[in-house]
Amino acid sequence: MTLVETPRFTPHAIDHPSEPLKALKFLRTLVRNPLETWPRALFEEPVLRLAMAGRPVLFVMDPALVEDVLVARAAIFPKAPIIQRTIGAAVGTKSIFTAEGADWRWQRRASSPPFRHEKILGFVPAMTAAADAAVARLEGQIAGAGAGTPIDMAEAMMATTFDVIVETMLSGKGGFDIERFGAEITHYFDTIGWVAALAVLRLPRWIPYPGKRRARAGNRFLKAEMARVVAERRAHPSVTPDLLDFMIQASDPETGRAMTDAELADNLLTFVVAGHETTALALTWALWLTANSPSVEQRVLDEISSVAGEAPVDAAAADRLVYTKQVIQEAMRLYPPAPLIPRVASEDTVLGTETVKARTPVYVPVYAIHRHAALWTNPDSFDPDRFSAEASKGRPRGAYLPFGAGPRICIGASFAQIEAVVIFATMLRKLKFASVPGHRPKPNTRLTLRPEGGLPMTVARR
Ligand code: HEM
Repeated sequence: MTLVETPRFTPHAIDHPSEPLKALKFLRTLVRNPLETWPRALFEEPVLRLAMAGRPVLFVMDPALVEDVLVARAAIFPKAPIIQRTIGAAVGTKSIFTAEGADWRWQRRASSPPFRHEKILGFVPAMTAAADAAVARLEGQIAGAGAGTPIDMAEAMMATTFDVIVETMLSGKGGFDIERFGAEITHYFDTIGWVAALAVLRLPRWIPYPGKRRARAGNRFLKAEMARVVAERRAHPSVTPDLLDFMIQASDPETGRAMTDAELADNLLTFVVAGHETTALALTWALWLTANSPSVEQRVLDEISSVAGEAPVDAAAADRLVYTKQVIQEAMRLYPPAPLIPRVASEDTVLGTETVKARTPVYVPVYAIHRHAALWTNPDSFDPDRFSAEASKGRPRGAYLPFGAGPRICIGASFAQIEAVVIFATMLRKLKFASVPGHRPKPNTRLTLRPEGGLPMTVARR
C-alpha cells in the first residue's frame, strides 16, 4: 500500500526578528504585541539570555531544563514578579494563581474536589448543553444576518465556556451579564502590554498609560460581581457543594483560618477568568485550523459518527474521541492559550551550562517551545497525528506544556480537555465553519494568546 501524503495546512507565521530588538523598538513592540519581540533564536536554541532594559532574562527552551525549572527545582523557581504585577493587580497577590508556599498549598487543596476525574465526568452534560446552546445561538445569527456573514468565533466560544464555568463551578448561580463581563476582561487584558513595559523599565505602578482608568474600573466591576456572588452564597449555601462552597468551608491547616470574603472573591475571579478564556481560545483556534484542513475535518466527523452515532457526546464518547482530542492538542501546540510561563531564580544557581544569579527572571516560552526547530518536524504545520500514541512515544514532557508542569500545573487541565472535546465535537457535527478569504488571524499575547481583532468565520448548517 502506498501512503499518500496530504498537504498540511501551515498558517501564516509571525516574522520573528533575527536579532533582539533595540530598546525603543522593543518597548513599542512590547506594548503592541509582546510575542513579536521574541527573536527567532528562541525557536532554535536550547536557552537564550536576553537583556531587557539592561537586565538579563533567561529563556529556557531545552525540555530537560524546562523540567528542571518547573518540576524538579520548582521551589527555587517561584512565579516571577511580573505575575504579581499583571495578574496580582487584578486578583490579589495571595490567591491560588499568585500565592506561594504554604499560602498557596492550602488554597490549591481546598479547590481540588471539583476537579477529580469522576466529578469532571459528571459535568459533561452541562458541557454538551452549553455547546447545544452555542449551536442554537449561531443558527439564530445565521438566520438573522445571512449565512455568509462572518461571526467572531472567539467571542462565541468565550460565551460558551463562560456558560460551562458558571454552570459547573457555581451551580449555575451568579446572574452575570456575560457580555459586560467579557468586555471588562478584554479592557484589562488590553493594557497588559503597558503593564509589562513599565515592569521591564522598573517604573512605578502609578504611572498613567492609555486605557488604565477603564481597565481599573473594569477590574472593580469584576471584583464587585464576585463579592456579590460570595455574599449571596453565604446567605444561601448550596445543597450539593460546588467550588465556591468548598472554598468557603476550607481552612488553612497551619493557622486554622478560613478565606476572607475578599480572598474568596479574588479566587472566584481567578477561576472564572482562567477557567473560560483559555479553553475558549483553544476551541477558537481549533475550529479555524480544522476549517482550513478538509482531511482533518473529515476524520473528526467520521470519528464522531462512529463513536456517538446520532447520540449526544456523553462522557464515555468523549473518552473515545481520540483523534478529536489530538486536534485540540495540536491546536494548543500551535496556539498555546498560555504562551509564556514566567519564573524567577530565588537564589544563585546553575541551569545546564548557565550560571543564574538570584532574582534573574527565568522564562519558559511555551509558544516558542511548541514551534521549536529541534523538537518538531515542520513546526509551523497543523498535523494532529503528532499526538497519536505512537508519535508521542518518547517525547520529553518539557516539549509540550499547554498546561504548564510541576506543582503549579493547571488545576483545570483535565476539565478543560474534556470540555474542549465535547464542545468541539458537538458543534462540528452540526455546523460547517469556514475561514474568511484573505483573513490571516494574528496571535497577540495579552496574558493569553488571542487572535488579534477576533476570529471571524462563516458558519452554515451541515
Ligand atoms: C485550555 C485551557 C487551559 C489552559 C491552556 C490553561 C493553562 C494554564 C497554565 C499554563 C497554568 C500554569 C501557570 C504557571 O505555572 O505559571 C494554569 C494554571 C491555572 N489554571 Fe489553567 N488553563 C486552562 C484551563 C483552566 C480551567 C478550565 C481552569 C478552572 C476551571 C483553570 C484554572 C487554573 C488555575 C486556578 C491555575 C493556577 C493553579 C495554581 O497555581 O495552583 N485553568 N493554567
